[in-house]
Amino acid sequence: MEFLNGTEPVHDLTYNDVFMVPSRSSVTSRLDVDLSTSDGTGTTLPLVVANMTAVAGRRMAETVARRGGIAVLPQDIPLPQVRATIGAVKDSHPLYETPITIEPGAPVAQLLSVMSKRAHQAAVVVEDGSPVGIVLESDTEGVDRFSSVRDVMQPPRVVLEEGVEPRAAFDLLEETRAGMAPVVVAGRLAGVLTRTGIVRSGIYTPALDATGRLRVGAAVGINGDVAGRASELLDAGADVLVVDTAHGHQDKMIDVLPAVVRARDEHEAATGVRVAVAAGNVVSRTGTLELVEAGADIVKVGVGPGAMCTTRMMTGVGRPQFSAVLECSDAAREVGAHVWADGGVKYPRDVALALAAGAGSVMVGSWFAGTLESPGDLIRDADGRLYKESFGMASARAVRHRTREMSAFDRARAALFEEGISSGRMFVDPARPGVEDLVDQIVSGVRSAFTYAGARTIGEFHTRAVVGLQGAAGYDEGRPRHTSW
Ligand SMILES: NC(=O)C1=CN([C@@H]2O[C@H](COP(=O)(O)OP(=O)(O)OC[C@H]3O[C@@H](n4cnc5c(N)ncnc54)[C@H](OP(=O)(O)O)[C@@H]3O)[C@@H](O)[C@H]2O)C=CC1
Ligand SMILES: Nc1nc2c(ncn2[C@@H]2O[C@H](COP(=O)(O)O)[C@@H](O)[C@H]2O)c(=O)[nH]1
Ligand SMILES: [K+]
Repeated sequence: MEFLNGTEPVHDLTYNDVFMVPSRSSVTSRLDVDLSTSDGTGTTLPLVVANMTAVAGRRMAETVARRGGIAVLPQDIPLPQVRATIGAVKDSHPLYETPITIEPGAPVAQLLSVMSKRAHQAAVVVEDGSPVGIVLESDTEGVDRFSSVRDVMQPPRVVLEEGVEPRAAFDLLEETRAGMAPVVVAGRLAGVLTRTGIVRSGIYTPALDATGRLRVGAAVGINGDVAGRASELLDAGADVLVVDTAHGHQDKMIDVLPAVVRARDEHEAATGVRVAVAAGNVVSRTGTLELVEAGADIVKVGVGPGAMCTTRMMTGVGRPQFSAVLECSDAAREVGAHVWADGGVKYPRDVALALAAGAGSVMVGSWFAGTLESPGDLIRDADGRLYKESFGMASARAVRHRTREMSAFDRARAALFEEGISSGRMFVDPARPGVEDLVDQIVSGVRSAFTYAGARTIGEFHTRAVVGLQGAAGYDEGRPRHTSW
């Protein structure tokens, strides 16, 4: 990346402080851009879902991996639950969406409680493993909640066989005006396909492990038996390990990281599978180099930009994220490592700018909390807008949860240090309720940014991006105006 006309910034920069100028391009189509990463995570999109309890659960992990990204399960989740979640992600179909299923005899009330969990917002009625009906959200309107699903379901208009040619499946759905179709293997339900899902499967490549199953990562903190938990996570099938703490450039991190790397190496020796280790968070060149020296393959960068994060207001500590990513990526590149730009991403442009600054991937938290696939419940506010709650991993709420096994005294002491908000509202965009809708938006923005820079790959984008500096008026000029002024 170079600054426009050789400008030297005199202060550190946020994403809003910068813009990119187009360069002559030989990339003639946005579809010629390849967004695969080279950080060892096996992702085909540079998107990582942040290890936050309100964001990264089973549905999020599976849905994002199917399109080429990866989610990191939070460190606060008990191991048996992490195992179950990784297992569920690995068991889900790499191509077909996981349906909401219900038995014909179940009450409609039960169906309504799960209907909003998936973006296709329809359920497959299953009897003895086979799809016998479909219920759309509209079928349940005005229906007695105690009536049974059997009374509201319709027979599936189309049932597809596994391996069906995508274009043929699309045409069948189009002809029959079916919103979605169950896909079966020997008559048993394997997943569902929607028209949008079919189009997506032609554009995206799932992030798959060596055995063809969807990838998912898991995080570990720096306290307790860190190497032990890391081994358990590897054993459970985690495809990337994230050693995560607020202040990543501290002795405890430098002490535990080599033990995690040893656990990873032992796992590699036993299985032949090498799992990348990410560690953070830092925002300086030295922090980056020292984490890489301690064994990190990937350094997670960002202190204070997160939407749920109050660190900068509480402590004055942090660093504007564009500059942090730029400096840390330069340092990481010198030693053959990679950076994840973590936090503060609110628009597709921020992802593009993080990649321009040199990030290998970009971590997104709160923005994805406001989707149907995040773990929280859908809530309606007084104006009828749907939202989900998000909260910071250093908020009182998360600390209470993380310290649940400590003594009352230690819990009270831990509760003093609060650096995150406990109840953010992330509104679900009615036009883009699913995380895949946001991924579509991000990826189309990023592909377009690459062609403006004349880059076909993330590596080329790092080299070719030309970045200029702007003030608040420059940023404001770029915003759309939805009403007259
Ligand atoms: N990217 C960011 O800006 C931030 C991210 N977070 C996220 O919150 C989650 C919880 O992280 P964390 O609070 O580190 O909790 P952890 O449970 O991981 O523990 C942090 C450890 O580091 C010690 N420590 C020393 N200095 C600090 C410091 N300034 N802030 C926090 N801990 C410190 C703590 O000791 P002691 O408690 O005795 O001080 C404790 O042993 C993580 O997911 C993290 O990524 C949190 C804050 C900032
Ligand atoms: N200072 C804090 N930072 C936090 C907290 N919880 C999460 N985080 C960081 O934010 C990113 C995600 O950023 P977002 O803007 O996409 O939401 C996450 O990966 C953490 O690094 C917190 O409580 N305090
Ligand atoms: K913030």
